[in-house]
Amino acid sequence: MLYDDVHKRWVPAGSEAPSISRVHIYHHPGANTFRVVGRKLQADQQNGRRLLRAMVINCPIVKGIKYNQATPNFHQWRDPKHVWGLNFGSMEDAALFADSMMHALQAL
Ligand SMILES: CC(=O)N[C@@H](Cc1ccccc1Cl)C(=O)N1CCC[C@]12C=C[C@@H]1CC[C@@H](C(=O)N3CC[C@@H]4C=C[C@H]5CC[C@H](C(=O)O)N5C(=O)[C@H]43)N1C2=O
Repeated sequence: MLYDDVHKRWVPAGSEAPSISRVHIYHHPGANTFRVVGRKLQADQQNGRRLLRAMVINCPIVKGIKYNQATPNFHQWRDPKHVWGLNFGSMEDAALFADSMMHALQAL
């Protein structure tokens, strides 16, 4: 989710329709960079043929950001332009993701 600062509310990232997405943290070993990448689980029909699993988040993990675990299954962080929020399907998923995020932040 992205925080809409104008209307003071969270909106689904990547599209107007809320969707279940799978979110990964990718590490680029060469550059030692990390990114949060999420794609919708449900493929969208595009002109009846190709199936797209739209990207809902593609955000570099910047050294020194504060990863805020606002609740056991809602975590959030700021980048220069956005405030990102992840509403996890389970507390276990949230803990796993947080673990990877903290690992990435320590490795930067
Ligand atoms: C100082 C600051 O930026 N603080 C941030 C949190 C934060 C702290 C530290 C590092 C990074 C971050 Cl993003 C902050 O408080 N923010 C960022 C924009 C929105 C918010 C500012 C005010 C509101 C108050 C309530 C809280 C919030 O939005 N929450 C708390 C957890 C809750 C969980 C789920 C989401 C989903 C829908 C529901 C809602 O918006 O109705 N909601 C919320 O209400 C979320 N808020 C925030 O998270």
